Amino acid sequence: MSSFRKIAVLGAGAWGTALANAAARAGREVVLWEFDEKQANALIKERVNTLYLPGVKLADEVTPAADIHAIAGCDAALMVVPAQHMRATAALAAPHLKKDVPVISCAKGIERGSLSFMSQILRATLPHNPACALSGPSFAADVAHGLPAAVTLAAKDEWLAADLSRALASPVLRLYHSDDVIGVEIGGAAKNVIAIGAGIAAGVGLGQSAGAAFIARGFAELRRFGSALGGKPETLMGLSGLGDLVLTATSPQSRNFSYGVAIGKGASPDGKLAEGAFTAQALVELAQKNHVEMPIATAVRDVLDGKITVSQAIETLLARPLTSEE
Ligand SMILES: NC(=O)C1=CN([C@@H]2O[C@H](COP(=O)(O)OP(=O)(O)OC[C@H]3O[C@@H](n4cnc5c(N)ncnc54)[C@H](O)[C@@H]3O)[C@@H](O)[C@H]2O)C=CC1
Ligand SMILES: O=C(CO)COP(=O)(O)O
Repeated sequence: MSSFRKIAVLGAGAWGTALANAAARAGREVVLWEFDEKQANALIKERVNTLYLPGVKLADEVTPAADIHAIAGCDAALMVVPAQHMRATAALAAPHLKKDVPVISCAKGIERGSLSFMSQILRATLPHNPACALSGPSFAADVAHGLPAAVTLAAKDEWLAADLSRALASPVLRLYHSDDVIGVEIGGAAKNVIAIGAGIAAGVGLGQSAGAAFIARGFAELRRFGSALGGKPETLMGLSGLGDLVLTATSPQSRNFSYGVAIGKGASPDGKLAEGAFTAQALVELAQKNHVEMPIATAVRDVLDGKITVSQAIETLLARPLTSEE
């Protein structure tokens, strides 16, 4: 019998809704809290997330809620709000979480200003709750439709990561456990920025050879950054690093990739959440602070900030001195 009977999911966007159903599929009782009251009430009434994950019914074991008190008594909490709202959401949850209840960030990003990863925000806001991270190649729609996926769940205490992984796994969702929380988070945050760049390259029509070069060189940046910040090489080479970069930087289903495609085509992005657009500045600042060279991420940041045009970004990247491949 798992000790994680009741799971709270905070954030009923696409990923929170998919994870709530996944936890139900794993045999858990789930409370799905949503910040937007109108949206929460629609979920309570209709039991379908028409706005963020249309066509997917909530599992019977999932109870949607507008009131944060509903998370009381949970045995673990999945934090599935956009990265820039993680701190406020954790603060809202704090009075309702018992000591030692693990809190698992499922968001992919770095907080602007503080340059904090999600686990650092959770540790600062919920110091008595172990901060964990869940990340990997997993489109919400795929997971919600029961297509197979594999992700990594990390906690400083690997026994806890293994227990949580077992509690959330099902025949179609494999969770690998790890003790490398920062390594897992780095992959999720950095790949979104690189994926926007890959989307821009695709939108401009640079071709598939350039697309592959972009992923390989983007991954070199991700690994350099990851190892400077203490991520383990096997994590960066794994699901949450290479795995998620390949998925996000090649698929039109990705919001970050599509955001880049729109920019590359000179069109306006569709307004869906593209976490990389919020994280680019923080990623580049953190890289500079740690003396890590990230030319692709920097070019993406500069294009998003309007400092340079897409053509100038391409010219600058192609004109870099020829070096060894590392
Ligand atoms: N959609 C996907 O396939 C996946 C998403 N993720 C990550 O999960 C996180 C959430 O993304 P999605 O669920 O896709 O987002 P979404 O765009 O589907 O939904 C956004 C959610 O954020 C909530 N929200 C908006 N403003 C808020 C605020 N001020 N405070 C608290 N909540 C607020 C909305 O009410 C909604 O629940 C992101 O970091 C994303 O990178 C990770 C893996 C897969
Ligand atoms: O993180 C994701 C897949 O692993 C989702 O990617 P997007 O946010 O770019 O859609």
